[in-house]
Amino acid sequence: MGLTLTEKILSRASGRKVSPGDVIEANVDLVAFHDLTGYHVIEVIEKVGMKIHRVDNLVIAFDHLVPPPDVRSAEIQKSIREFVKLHKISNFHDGGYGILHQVLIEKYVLPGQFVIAADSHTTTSGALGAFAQGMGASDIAAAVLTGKTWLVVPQPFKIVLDGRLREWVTGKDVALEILRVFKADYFNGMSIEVFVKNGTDFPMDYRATVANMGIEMNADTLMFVPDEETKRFIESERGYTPNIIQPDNDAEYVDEYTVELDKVELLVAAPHSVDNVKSVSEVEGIDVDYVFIGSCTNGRLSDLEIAAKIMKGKKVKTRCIVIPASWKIFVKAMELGYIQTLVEAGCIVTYGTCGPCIGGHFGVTAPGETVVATINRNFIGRMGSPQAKIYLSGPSVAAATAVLGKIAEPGDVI
Ligand SMILES: CC(C)[C@H](C(=O)O)[C@@H](O)C(=O)O
Ligand code: SF4
Repeated sequence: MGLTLTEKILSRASGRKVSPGDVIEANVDLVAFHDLTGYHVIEVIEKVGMKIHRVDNLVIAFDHLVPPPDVRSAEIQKSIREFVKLHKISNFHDGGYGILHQVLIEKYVLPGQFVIAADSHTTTSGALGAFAQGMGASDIAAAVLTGKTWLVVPQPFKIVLDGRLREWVTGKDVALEILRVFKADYFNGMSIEVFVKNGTDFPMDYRATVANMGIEMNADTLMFVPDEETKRFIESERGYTPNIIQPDNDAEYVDEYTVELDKVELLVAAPHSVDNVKSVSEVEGIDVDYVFIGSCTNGRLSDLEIAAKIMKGKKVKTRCIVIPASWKIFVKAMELGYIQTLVEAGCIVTYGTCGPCIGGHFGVTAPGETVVATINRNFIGRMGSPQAKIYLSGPSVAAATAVLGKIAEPGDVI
């Protein structure tokens, strides 16, 4: 019997052949944290007092508290900077460089790696075919000190993406479609391996969105089987061609499901849960106060391109904040004129912060407000007030909504 991608990666990382259900100890290829959880990671490291196992596979990026909204946040960042200096950590990205998950896929992660980070959306790196799992701060501290962690090998589930998406429908709609069908807790204890039938029909930006939302499906990880698109992305971002690893043809999965891409509609997750999925036509016309386009879910170049296409020559009727997920994306979007279009349409544009996604700062919601956001979570209080209502959508619905002031489809605007 052949091996799944999950089994291949975890067998290599643990140095023995593993099977689903095994409790294993494995060597991590990359370990990462950000400012908010980093504070706790460092606290544990300092308490234990051991030396860092390897600085070259440790990545730190500031994103949650960027720019620091209060003295406590500034202090947290200051203490992490001192830690970085003390341990001579070179893979450190201070505020403004990008959201950790975006930085990881732009610069560090490779297909087949075992990656852990102190943030639940670490699954984003599964876009490149890495087994990437979020863990708590103490587990991450232990991995920083020993180079190892432990985990239960998840049950592998196969999802096939077949066909081609309709106009304006993107990776976010595919993630929501999977949540519509399976609901938010189905994949508990599983790893999802996604096979794209025709790789070019499902580009890396879309893969990153779906992998990002793997944790919202409650999967341990969600990986796209590496293919030509994976190679293309790494070549264009980093200038070299990676080796890719794929599951065997006769690998066994607990189950399998095919998403017919041409049947996927424009979807939203209505308040207050990610699996309360509705087609946009069911909620069209609801008045909206505020639109947020950004985050590690949908702050990529293709998201900004779609928003700019829809907003070109128009003015937004809602408040609208746009946050590209990294400096690199911001610069590309500037060169391509997207930032100018969005600013002229009346959006506030900044970069490199989680900001409103977690209701921390930079655009929190007031009681009674209705929000459309391209983020991954809409539970009560996520973006500020517990009395706000959050609809999750892809970039085209968010942009059309900002222009019309009510939930809309791109076709209503263009
Ligand atoms: C703050 C952090 C622990 C959290 C996570 O792990 O996901 C955050 O990034 C989020 O999106 O809710
Ligand atoms: S952008 Fe949002 S989902 Fe992503 S890491 Fe930041 S807070 Fe979490």
